[in-house]
Amino acid sequence: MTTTFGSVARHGGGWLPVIGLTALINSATMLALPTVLGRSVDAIVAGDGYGRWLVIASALIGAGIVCSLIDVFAGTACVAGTTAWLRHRLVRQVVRGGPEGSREFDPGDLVSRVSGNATDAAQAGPAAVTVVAAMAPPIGSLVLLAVIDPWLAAAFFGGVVLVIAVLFVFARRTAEISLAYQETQGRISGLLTEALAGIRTITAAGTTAREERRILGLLPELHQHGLLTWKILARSGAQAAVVGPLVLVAVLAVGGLQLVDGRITAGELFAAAQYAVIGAGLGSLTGVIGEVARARAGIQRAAEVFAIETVPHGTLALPAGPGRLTFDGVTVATADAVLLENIELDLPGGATVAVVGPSGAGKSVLASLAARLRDPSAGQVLLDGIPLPAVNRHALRAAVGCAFERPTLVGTTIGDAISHDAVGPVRTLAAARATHAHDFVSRLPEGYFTPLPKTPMSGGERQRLGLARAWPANRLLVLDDATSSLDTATEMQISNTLTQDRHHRTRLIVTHRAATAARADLVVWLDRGRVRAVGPHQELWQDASYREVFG
Ligand SMILES: Nc1ncnc2c1ncn2[C@@H]1O[C@H](COP(=O)(O)OP(=O)(O)OP(=O)(O)O)[C@@H](O)[C@H]1O
Repeated sequence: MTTTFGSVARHGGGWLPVIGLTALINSATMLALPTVLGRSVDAIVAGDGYGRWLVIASALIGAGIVCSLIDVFAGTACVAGTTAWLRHRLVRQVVRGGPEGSREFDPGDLVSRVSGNATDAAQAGPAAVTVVAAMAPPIGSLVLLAVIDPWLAAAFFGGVVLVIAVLFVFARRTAEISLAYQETQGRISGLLTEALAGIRTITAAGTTAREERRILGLLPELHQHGLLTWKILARSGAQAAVVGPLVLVAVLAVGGLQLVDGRITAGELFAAAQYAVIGAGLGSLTGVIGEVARARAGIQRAAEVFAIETVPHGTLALPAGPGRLTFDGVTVATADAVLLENIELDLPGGATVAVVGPSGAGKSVLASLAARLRDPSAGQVLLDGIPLPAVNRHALRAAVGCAFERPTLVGTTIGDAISHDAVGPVRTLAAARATHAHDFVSRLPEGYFTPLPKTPMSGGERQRLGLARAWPANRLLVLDDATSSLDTATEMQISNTLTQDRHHRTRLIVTHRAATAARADLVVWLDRGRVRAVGPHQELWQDASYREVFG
């Protein structure tokens, strides 16, 4: 579904008719009131009973107040519901886009789109309904003035056209500035998120002041956008404020002449003046038009997120197999570079395969293909003969586990961070033991129930949890430098566990350590995006260039 102003506005669903109805009733009472008050004036002048007109006027005023209250409630509920709906969809789109989908976005900017901008976007429905409903009183005034006297309607019409022109220009300019404002806000969030992620480096480098200037350097730009918004608002407000009294004066002047000529009564002149005021009141719509503009900007920024392509998954289950991993003519290219070129590999199931090569050779890219964290630009990656995109998501994630050099731990507790929906506590505990995570977790006061934010961890401890999370995979383990921060003894123990893996899974291990490569059954030596050689470590070691890879 494409995300447009209409589709977001319509999502207001059940509340929109309520908002529209209350706005219309409000308009109707606003239109009826001058006539009723005019009749009261005529009744008073004629000495007739004016009591019933006053009762009707009171009822109209009461109905207007009730409608306004309902409108406020319905508007709030509608915006809250639409915001929640938008945020659900935005978060789902970002998460389902995988690591590649959101690469173009700055994380902080994405957060500002999902948080603040979604609320702006959610105003679309109520704001649009309010603007449309607000057209009813001036149109009604025009018709009722024409009923009283066509000349009154003509005087009124000229003024209202001017007010509408002012509002139109205001709406266009405000839409542009709202978008620029939201974009600058997003960039500030992006810079702040970046700084928080690198706060250790910034503090260590003593560049805190420079960082502060870098983040806050965008504030003047934000200030300019804000200032421009207020200037346009003030200018349009002033123009509307000038036109408003002119409409009133024009209608009163024409009405006065018509009264003198006896074409209208005093009550009708009174009503005409009230209608002129209602028409001129169009100028006060700037607030809600500003909301429409902000909603449009928020929707445009949401639509960019909805354009992220989600990673499609097939429907196949994996047939029984040893975990044979095949790269068939795989190339990965970005707009500027070829990261992997025509990779042909057929890795036997159950083997430990080390991937080595100099920095930037493409080892992590190869690992991410094996774990299906990205898809190749050409060729395919197969597990036991099935292309990874054809496998259903559940089967893929049960079969393939991936651990990284700097794992991100998510969840409330340590236990959450390493558990999976499909894996019970017994297997999770076994994984924690196998990866030596259990050693340090059991020393924590609350063990696996320790809240993550309260658990300061070393790089090695974090890596052990990352390994534990990946461990239960039943066919292929991809470890991308995932043991680089472990002390030598622990690395050796985990390496031995991996080598003697009793589940006989295929293990693809990206490493910079010669000892890890030496323990593997097979080594894939990558260089500048190509496979330079495949073979046992001892054989490759004869080549001086291979030895150089390990310094
Ligand atoms: N999504 C991407 N877009 C553009 N370039 C990328 C992307 N992912 C990786 N690269 C580039 O591809 C090259 C290989 O990166 P990769 O992380 O696979 O290297 P590596 O062999 O794992 O290096 P290291 O040992 O330093 O971790 C690098 O030049 C990297 O900048």
